[in-house]
Amino acid sequence: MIKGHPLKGAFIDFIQEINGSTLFSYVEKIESIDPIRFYENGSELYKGERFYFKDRDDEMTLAGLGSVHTIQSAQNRFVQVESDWDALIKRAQIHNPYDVYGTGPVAFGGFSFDPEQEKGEEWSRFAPSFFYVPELMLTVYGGETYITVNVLCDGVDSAPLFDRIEKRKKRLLEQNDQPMKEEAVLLDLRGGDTDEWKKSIQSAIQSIKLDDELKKVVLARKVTAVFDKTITPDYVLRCLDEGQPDSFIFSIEAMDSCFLGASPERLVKKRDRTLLTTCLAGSTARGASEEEDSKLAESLLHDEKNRLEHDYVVQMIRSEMQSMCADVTVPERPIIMKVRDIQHLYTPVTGIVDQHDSILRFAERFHPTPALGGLPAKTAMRVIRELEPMDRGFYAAPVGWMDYRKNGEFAVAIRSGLLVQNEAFLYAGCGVVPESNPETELEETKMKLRPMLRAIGGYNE
Ligand SMILES: C=C(O[C@H]1C=CC=C(C(=O)O)[C@@H]1O)C(=O)O
Ligand SMILES: [Mg+2]
Repeated sequence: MIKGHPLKGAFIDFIQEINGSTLFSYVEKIESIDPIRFYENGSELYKGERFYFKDRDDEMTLAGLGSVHTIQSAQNRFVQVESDWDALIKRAQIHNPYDVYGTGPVAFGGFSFDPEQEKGEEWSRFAPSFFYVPELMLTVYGGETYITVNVLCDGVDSAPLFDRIEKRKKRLLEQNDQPMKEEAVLLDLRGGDTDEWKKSIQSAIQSIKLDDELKKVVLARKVTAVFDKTITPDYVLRCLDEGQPDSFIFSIEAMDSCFLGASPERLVKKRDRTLLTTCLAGSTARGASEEEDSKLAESLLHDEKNRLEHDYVVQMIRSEMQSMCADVTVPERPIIMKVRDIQHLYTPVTGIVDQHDSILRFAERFHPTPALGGLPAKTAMRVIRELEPMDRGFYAAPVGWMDYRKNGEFAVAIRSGLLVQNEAFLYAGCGVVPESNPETELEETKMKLRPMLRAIGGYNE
């Protein structure tokens, strides 16, 4: 006699029949719970296996705990990830009575910026492509909350798994207060050698001037923060979430490391036949008053250097979109996107695609856009490898999720940082064109570092 959960019978039948490890997944609508609270509740049980993703329109939030399946690959990574994910989904049994975006089995993860770059020690936990399928995932969409439970079973012995996970689920959904942990204290900020960095901007300008084909290169720098003890991601994530309401908020843990950030930039979103992407490049400061803010926005819209920086992105995105989609819409002129610390030139782009095409196919074609790599991408990547003395890791690369219906969303992981034990590595870059001025570009990276600096306690404003 099978008692308890209504799906337990289906589960028992399922494990009798399977051959090899297979996914059993089900979705339930639940009472609302703060997704960050859910993330925090998993801090002991699922440490090093958690993720969080909130889109910039505040349409949906995902919080994932645990990992029942990992996908990693170095060669031909987008295609490999897709075929691994397809193979898992093809054999899976999925009970999802809700037709809601972002519910059901999801693989969450991302790609490194440049798999050919020599790996930095700090990125050792992150493979060039790194995805996992959570055991439990909360989805908040349209004011409703759902939980997806994923059980990976390999036969009859898996029977107790179901009850075990159900028990954990109940515990993790309780809204009890987490005991406050003593936060790590920031001891030192090492800004990288900014003179060296300005010289590399000058070198990039030279390379562009000497090469007829090369139009733009994006160069980044790294700031290292040192703390008195291991820094926990929970607090940093909460600060980002509360402090940057108009950005994508993401976090992905890998053992003792956590990569997180507050990015204004969407790489790609696919929902059935609709594809959305973004051209985001060209920047200016926020004003102290509303009047000053509008003046800055107005001059950004008419600034030749920034318009050029932006237009290279539009050119590339337009041509990729036109080769892959129908009904491509690219506005003629950029508009302004304002986030807390900076404003940008912004051109949203849409198109219609085949529903059965994977989001990864589009992510692969767009990455790296000239907002993060340069134009043309190949030459720009070579210049970045020559001039940047660091591994970008997942910075400036796609991070996000894909579901079992080929939908999903990837942000470009900028305004981001990597937490490893008692250190944090923060990244910021900027688009270099011949009209760039190294001093101005340095100031621009300072604005771009603020969201992460503030969240780790290194900037008070
Ligand atoms: C490379 C970054 O930003 C890109 C996105 C928006 C504006 C940019 C710019 O104006 O240079 C950059 O292309 C970063 O934040 O590290
Ligand atoms: Mg710029």
